[in-house]
Amino acid sequence: MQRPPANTFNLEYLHEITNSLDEISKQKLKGVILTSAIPNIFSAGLDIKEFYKPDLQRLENFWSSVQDVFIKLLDLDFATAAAINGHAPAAGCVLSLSCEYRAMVNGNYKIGLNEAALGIITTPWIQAMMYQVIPMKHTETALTTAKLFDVDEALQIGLIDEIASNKEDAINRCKQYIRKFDKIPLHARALTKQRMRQTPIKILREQRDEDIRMFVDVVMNPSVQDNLKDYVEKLKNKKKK
Ligand SMILES: CCCCCCCCCC/C=C/CC(=O)SCCNC(=O)CCNC(=O)[C@H](O)C(C)(C)COP(=O)(O)OP(=O)(O)OC[C@H]1O[C@@H](n2cnc3c(N)ncnc32)[C@H](O)[C@@H]1OP(=O)(O)O
Repeated sequence: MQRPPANTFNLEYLHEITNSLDEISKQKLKGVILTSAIPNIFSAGLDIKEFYKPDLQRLENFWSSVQDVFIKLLDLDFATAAAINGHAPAAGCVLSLSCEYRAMVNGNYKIGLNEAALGIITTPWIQAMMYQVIPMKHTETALTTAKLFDVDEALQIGLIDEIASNKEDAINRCKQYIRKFDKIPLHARALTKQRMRQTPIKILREQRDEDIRMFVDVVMNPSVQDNLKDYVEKLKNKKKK
């Protein structure tokens, strides 16, 4: 990913990712490794500008595109791994959770689902993504407290699989993970993966329109917009301090 300054996902970038996923899914690949070309930031999540004082039609398209990317990513036949070379809050974390394996570079980085801090709630399919990786009890506490884990905590809780010393090491560990499937028939691997991951996909496929309505309702709530205003200000003012 290379969308400076923070690899945030806006509508256009989501379309680009969808096109790339369509393209790679036609190829006979062994696996895909997601990483960032931006030092210290894997992805800062969804672009807050998309849901602060949004245009309603664009907001609906935006969330529908988030859903598309997510479904496509989870549906990929081949192995997916994330070399997390920096912060991975919110959608950055969801992106890594949609992979089968996560290696995170050691450093002063945070990963987790902090949506509640913005006044946004995590939708059921995102919650399911998290509790398929870490235990339900930890998921509940992490989501309700908007907890961002440091690298050691993330390993301890199972949110990441390994700690890497740098980006190259993280990518190598991802490659080693992908090589594990060299002798496994592709269709058996793919079907097993899809069945293991059917809960979040099923929830989303059955509730796509309702999910969009819920996201739009939450985002357009005046108190959520107030929260977002403060959050955007805080991000802007960080540099001035
Ligand atoms: C393809 C993905 C699809 C998969 C499915 C996803 C489904 C996900 C749904 C779940 C819902 C998620 C909701 C969200 O994602 S809301 C966004 C939440 N993100 C955050 O709260 C992170 C906010 N950012 C930070 O905390 C920090 O930026 C950082 C990541 C810790 C990095 O800190 P650092 O000091 O290195 O950098 P800066 O803070 O100075 O940031 C650099 C510039 O980037 C701008 N920025 C950062 N984050 C965002 C953002 N989320 N949206 C818009 N802009 C952002 C920041 O303002 C700086 O801009 P500037 O240089 O112009 O000042």
